[in-house]
Amino acid sequence: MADASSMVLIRATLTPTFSSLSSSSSLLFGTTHHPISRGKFSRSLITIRCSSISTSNDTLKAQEEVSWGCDVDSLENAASLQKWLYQSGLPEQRMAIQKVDVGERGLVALKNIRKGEKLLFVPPSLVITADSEWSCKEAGEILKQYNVPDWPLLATYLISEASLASSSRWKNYISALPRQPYSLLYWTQSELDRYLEASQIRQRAIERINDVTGTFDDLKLRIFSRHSDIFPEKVFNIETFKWSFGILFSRLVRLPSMDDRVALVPWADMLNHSCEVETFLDYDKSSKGVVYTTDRAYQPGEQVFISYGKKSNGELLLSYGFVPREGTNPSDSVELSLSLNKSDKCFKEKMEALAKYGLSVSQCYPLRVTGWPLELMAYAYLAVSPPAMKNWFDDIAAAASNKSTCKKDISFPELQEDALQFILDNCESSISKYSKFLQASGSMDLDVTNPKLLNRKLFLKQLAVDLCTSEQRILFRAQYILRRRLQEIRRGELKALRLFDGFMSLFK
Ligand SMILES: C[S@@+](CC[C@H](N)C(=O)[O-])C[C@H]1O[C@@H](n2cnc3c(N)ncnc32)[C@H](O)[C@@H]1O
Repeated sequence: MADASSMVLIRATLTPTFSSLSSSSSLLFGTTHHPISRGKFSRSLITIRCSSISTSNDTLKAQEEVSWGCDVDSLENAASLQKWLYQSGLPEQRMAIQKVDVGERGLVALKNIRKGEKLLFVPPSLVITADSEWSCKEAGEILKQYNVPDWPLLATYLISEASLASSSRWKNYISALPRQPYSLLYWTQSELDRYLEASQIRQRAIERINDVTGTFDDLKLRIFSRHSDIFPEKVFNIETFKWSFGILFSRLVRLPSMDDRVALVPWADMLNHSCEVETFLDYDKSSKGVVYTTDRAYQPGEQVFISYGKKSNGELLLSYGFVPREGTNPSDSVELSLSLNKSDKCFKEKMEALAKYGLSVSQCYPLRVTGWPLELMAYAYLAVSPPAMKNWFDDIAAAASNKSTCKKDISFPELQEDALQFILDNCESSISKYSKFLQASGSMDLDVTNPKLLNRKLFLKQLAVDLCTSEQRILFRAQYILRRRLQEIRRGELKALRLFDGFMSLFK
């Protein structure tokens, strides 16, 4: 799926970094949080003044059936979606929506599917993009006047269409969407603090919630409050925006052959993710439809998978609300936080050098099962470099930044031991945070008696335990490699020292 930046149920990545309406600081630095409980998330029926929509009794009645999605495993709504898609031009499929073991509902092969076969062929008329026609034309025109970027525009579009129920041509699609997408957007601040304390994903989730809240606040201030007849607060509010952004984060895709446009592709968005496949969606100019080409064969009855991009378990949890089975994600990584020592004699100079390249005193770098980036090593060199190396601070800080023009493979053999020890110390302090959480998780939540609340807590806790176990596993591996490397360096130094002593004794 599409990252907020390249939310790509598809090519690459679903890492939302949607562009906001303005550069307002609220988008990045908002501090308020909005506790959202599952129970609270109900929407009332509203009639929007919209002259392009008939408001006959029939329509009003239909609005009473307004559907903001369904239970995540509802097959009934999925069947209506499938029927409507066929009636609207989706060609005969080799897959059907069914209950599945991985992902609750998914697409299952009806016939043998070969490796390299093209599937889906969703026509552009069934794809939602920023250019899709609005059922409430006035709403669409107003957003266009304000040049609202794609992500907030699509979020508003979904809410507008959902609120118009049967009057929207997307009714069947919207009815089959999850009423509450699995997403960290629905975790309260206290749940994030309690379950994700050890993981940097907690901070990413807070930033994302603040981005969504800030974007909604901007839209409200600049547009909705000025056109409240078209965008009534009962419909266009932070709760409905959490829903629509949750849908976008988990379903929006970027289509490389459609000028990289972001799109919701009904039907295709019923495909679940597997870390073992690499295929993604794209627009196929020859068949004029959204397709994807399988990279393995499927037997009838097998679930067909797609790749949501090479994402870590934390990123998958953040956008899609699931954590793959332990050890199955070759793209998994954990963010390691490194900081300059405040008592460093050159703290100020180092901080200034980092700031020049857009870095701060504390930086996070990804540790992968396969190793760590050169930038992390450069940051470690900077953290341990002595005052005598002042003239190098700038170059080292540049190498620690992600600017591709900067030289990365700097090496200071005389600092290597200290730099590796610095990374090891940080790994070990992170490992102990995970151990603390994982040990405590066994007895957590046993005091909750409300069954619904207990279910929710157990579910979130299990996700957090799965995430923390996989992140800690990568840290353990890094710890092992670092310890061995340090032993080798120290043994080598000892050997050199012994050789030197032996050499000196020749002269005695
Ligand atoms: C694009 S939708 C896929 C269709 C979805 N299963 C449905 O019924 O609407 C993405 C959502 O599917 C679920 N999902 C996808 N891949 C999964 C996986 N490997 N394991 C668990 N859940 C998965 C997650 O809830 C995710 O947010």
